[in-house]
Amino acid sequence: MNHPDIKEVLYTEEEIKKVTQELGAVLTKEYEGKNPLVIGVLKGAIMFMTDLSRAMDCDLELDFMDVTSYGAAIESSGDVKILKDLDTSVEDRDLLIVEDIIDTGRTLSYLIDIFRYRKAKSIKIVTLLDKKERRAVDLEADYVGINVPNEFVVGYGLDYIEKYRNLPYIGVLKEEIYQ
Ligand SMILES: O=P(O)(O)OC[C@H]1O[C@H](OP(=O)(O)OP(=O)(O)O)[C@H](O)[C@@H]1O
Ligand code: HPA
Ligand SMILES: [Mg+2]
Repeated sequence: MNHPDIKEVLYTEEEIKKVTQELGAVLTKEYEGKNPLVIGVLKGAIMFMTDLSRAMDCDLELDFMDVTSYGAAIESSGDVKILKDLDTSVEDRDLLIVEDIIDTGRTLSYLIDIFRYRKAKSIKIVTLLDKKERRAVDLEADYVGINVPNEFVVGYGLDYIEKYRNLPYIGVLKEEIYQ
């Protein structure tokens, strides 16, 4: 049974799994022998990060950064804040940033500036979902799982006011929930 607040399921658990395995295979080839630092952007990326890293058959290290720009809104404020920084130095490391979704692009553009300043060797982005229509800054992911339509989606890590992250599928929320 789908959650009663969900209007429509866009991607099932099986579809997400397939896309993740495909990305994992590509990234295994890309990062073989490089011991990348795989950086999950909390909290949205948690589900994708744990599944994607297990689909990467090469040595790697995991770290997390917690940033937020949305608060309780469905629109990015553009004011990105670091709530938790990395434990690891990025200097001279190959970085793979893992995101659940790119929307305006502001969160990642902020992170990339920080990692460049901290002298990372290389920086690449993998995102499960890309909502290209909403881009407000010039930012492209290196690896995209699924291009999503311009709708507010939840599930598989994605929330609305911290809810729905645990849904195993990705769906569109009924308008009456956030209006
Ligand atoms: O491209 P943008 O417009 O910056 O939006 C994308 C970001 O917004 C969401 O995170 P959020 O800040 O809501 O925090 P969360 O990951 O804890 O849900 C999402 O997980 C991305 O990190
Ligand atoms: O569509 C979305 N859903 C949940 N969180 C988000 N953060 C940016 N876009 C979204
Ligand atoms: Mg996030």
